Amino acid sequence: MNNTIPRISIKGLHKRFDDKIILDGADLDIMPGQSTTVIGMSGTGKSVLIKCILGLIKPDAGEILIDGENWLALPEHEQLQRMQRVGMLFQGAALFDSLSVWENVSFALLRRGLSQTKAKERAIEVLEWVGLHSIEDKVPSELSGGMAKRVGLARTICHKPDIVFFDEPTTGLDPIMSDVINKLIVRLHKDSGTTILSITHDMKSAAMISDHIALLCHGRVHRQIPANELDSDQDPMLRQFIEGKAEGPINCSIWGKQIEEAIQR
Ligand SMILES: Nc1ncnc2c1ncn2[C@@H]1O[C@H](COP(=O)(O)OP(=O)(O)OP(=O)(O)O)[C@@H](O)[C@H]1O
Repeated sequence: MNNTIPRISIKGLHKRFDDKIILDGADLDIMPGQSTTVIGMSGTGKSVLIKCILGLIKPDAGEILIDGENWLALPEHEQLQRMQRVGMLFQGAALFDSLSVWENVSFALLRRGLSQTKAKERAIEVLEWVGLHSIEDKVPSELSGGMAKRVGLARTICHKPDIVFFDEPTTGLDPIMSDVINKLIVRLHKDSGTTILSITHDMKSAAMISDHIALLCHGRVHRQIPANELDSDQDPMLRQFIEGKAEGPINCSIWGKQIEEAIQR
């Protein structure tokens, strides 16, 4: 594979819902083996961005290239084949209640026709990787939030994807469990060189799991920097977001009103 071609390249992505512009020409390149986290205010379109890449939302304009290839322009069976390279951990883990833990974890492998015995063996192996032992025959309702998140992570990586998306991987978890999840993501990245695109508000998590940070603001990637420059970068929008200030160049509106104006009333 040519390492000068981005693994994921987003060019001029536009998406609006009715008259609400969400993405307004977003560009983002992620090189093979990079772990990039997209940060940005609530409602700026971080999830929409990931859903566009996954083909769950159709952008109005723009291109999404994976290794230089526009997957979404391929015939459906080729798209499905390419998607086998991808893993996705949704915010709420999104486990199937009616399936056992191991069936959830090896869902993609079972769908590809792997035998039940081999799929269960692989599920147990990955569950152990995330620190969960002897829970393969349980059902999701028997799991705590932290366990469910780790089962979700096991499912995300069970089929050995080389591109993984994390949507708010630590949301709803206590600080210790957040640290466990962050460390597992770091281990995944280091051990397997997986290309990772995460979205989060959790700056501690972003600094820990990524080597690059991209700030999505006003429909575009306003700034993309190495994660180790987060503290020193002086971009006013980035500083405002990191320091969590309502006042500043980021146009923070609540129901169409500027936050400052809304607070003063
Ligand atoms: N299918 C949809 N139909 C209409 N509007 C949508 C749809 N999906 C997302 N939106 C709108 O797009 C905007 C961006 O949503 P998105 O979920 O991407 O934000 P986000 O940056 O991920 O926010 P958060 O950090 O709170 O999860 C929101 O205003 C949302 O209501």
